[in-house]
Amino acid sequence: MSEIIKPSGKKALLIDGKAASAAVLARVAAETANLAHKPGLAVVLVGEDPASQVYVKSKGKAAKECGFHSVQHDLPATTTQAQLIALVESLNADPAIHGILVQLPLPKGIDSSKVLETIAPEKDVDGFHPVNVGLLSAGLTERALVPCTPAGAMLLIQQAAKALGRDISGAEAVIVGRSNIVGKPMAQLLLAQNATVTVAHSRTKDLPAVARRADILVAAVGRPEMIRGDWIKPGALVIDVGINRVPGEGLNAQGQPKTRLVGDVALQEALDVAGAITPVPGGVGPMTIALLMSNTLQAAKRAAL
Ligand SMILES: Nc1nc(=O)c2c([nH]1)NC[C@@H]1CN(c3ccc(C(=O)N[C@@H](CCC(=O)O)C(=O)O)cc3)C=[N+]21
Repeated sequence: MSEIIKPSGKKALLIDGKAASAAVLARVAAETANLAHKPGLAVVLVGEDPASQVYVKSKGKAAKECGFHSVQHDLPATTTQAQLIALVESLNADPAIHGILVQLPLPKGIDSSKVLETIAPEKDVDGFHPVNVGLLSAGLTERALVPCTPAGAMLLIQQAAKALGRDISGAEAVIVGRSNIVGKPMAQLLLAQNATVTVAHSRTKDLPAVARRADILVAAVGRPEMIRGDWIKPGALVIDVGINRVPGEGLNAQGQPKTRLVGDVALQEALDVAGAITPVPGGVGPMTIALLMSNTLQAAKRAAL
């Protein structure tokens, strides 16, 4: 599995999330080929956010590559909460659908938590339903569906720790960010592997000093390059969950200013200090999509029992 760990030309090793994601997708496709009934994934997109359209397209592509039954529902930005809930209820009742993902963010005026709570917990492949949140925090991961981004980040941590000859058990893990989507479930997953877990956030006093304690540092704040090289303990395993689009140099083919993706970690500085780090792009992002397929397969297998 250590073909996912690559030299960077600097001190740190690079963790190749694209290679790790390809391995997960290959396993999901191989298992799917042996099933009597195809796993079915429904992705619901409300409105026309261009970034969301890109993500939803790559989810549909991955689902087809895994041999899934894949459907996409595109609803106008004017969709009401009641209409969206009615669609979710029809997908809950559809036996060909095992996974339902409602792409976030939803347009203003729609209460996301109301919508997410309508999804049948056993079809909640995002792992955002309170039942799945509860199962994860109770350590009942055999029955839970675990949120895709932290689950993918955890796989990268396990594979990188193994390649570096490090133990997760007993390690100091610091997560910067306390969102329901990444920070909190990431804390549960690291705790389940016996790490000593700190969840730091915008009100944390002396954040750089807290980050510097970390053997495993997970950045999930959504602020471009906030975490500098001198926030990182030498040799630390650094997982960058941030995906921030910032202005780049020059113009694209359409004459628009170019943009580029950066993480929450200043990568070039981190490469001189860390033991291993996930790049952006090509790190945690591709794992999110792979774990969505893995969750859908799991939901389909449980439905067939
Ligand atoms: N209900 C819901 N579930 C989600 O899982 C969800 C969501 N809503 N809303 C938006 C975020 C974002 N997200 C990403 C998935 C893949 C990449 C990904 O593959 N990124 C590539 C680059 C992609 C690019 O070039 O833009 C990379 O990091 O290498 C990024 C972000 C899932 N999300």
